[in-house]
Amino acid sequence: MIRVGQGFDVHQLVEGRPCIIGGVTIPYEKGLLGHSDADVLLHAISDAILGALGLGDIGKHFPDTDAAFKDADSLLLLKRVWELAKERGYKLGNADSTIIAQRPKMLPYIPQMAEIIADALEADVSQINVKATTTEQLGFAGRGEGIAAQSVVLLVKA
Ligand SMILES: Nc1ccn([C@@H]2O[C@H](COP(=O)(O)O)[C@@H](O)[C@H]2O)c(=O)n1
Ligand SMILES: C[C@@]1(CO)OP(=O)(O)OP(=O)(O)OC[C@H]1O
Repeated sequence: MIRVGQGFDVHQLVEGRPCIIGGVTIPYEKGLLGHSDADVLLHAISDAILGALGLGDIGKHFPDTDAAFKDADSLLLLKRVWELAKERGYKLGNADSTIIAQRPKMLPYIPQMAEIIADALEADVSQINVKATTTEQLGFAGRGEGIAAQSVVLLVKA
């Protein structure tokens, strides 16, 4: 059995917050605002896995009204989502994601992101692909007001 899921997330860029994307803290003058650490890429991947499982989204599992998730490490949330997949007998086929950001430059950090994501999903790094694109200065991402991420995940049950 195979199941596919997709995820999409957006967080606002503000001063005074760390810029954590794909589990990597990227040196930048602004960071992402959220109830948790606002790791937009890990949220998109979490939502893609939950979508493939037919289990809703991360807001349902980890409500932003719950103080337990204030400043939560999104890597821990992703690992909890992955437990739900494992409990149902799934392994990762592959995960492909795109970060949509005018700045900062993601390319230097992508290998580290892929290692972190592969570790969380108990997969080989070859099963994880992370890309980045600007929006050619168009829209909220292009104006540097926020960063988006989208992800597609394939789950496989033997
Ligand atoms: N925040 C970003 C955006 C893009 N990249 C890399 O640059 C390439 C060109 O981007 P375009 O939007 O002009 O197509 C893109 O393919 C990425 O490799 C990046 O590192 N960080
Ligand atoms: C992750 C959660 C939970 O702390 O909060 P945020 O960091 O605000 O992220 P969002 O992508 O809006 O969705 C899910 C939330 O419930």
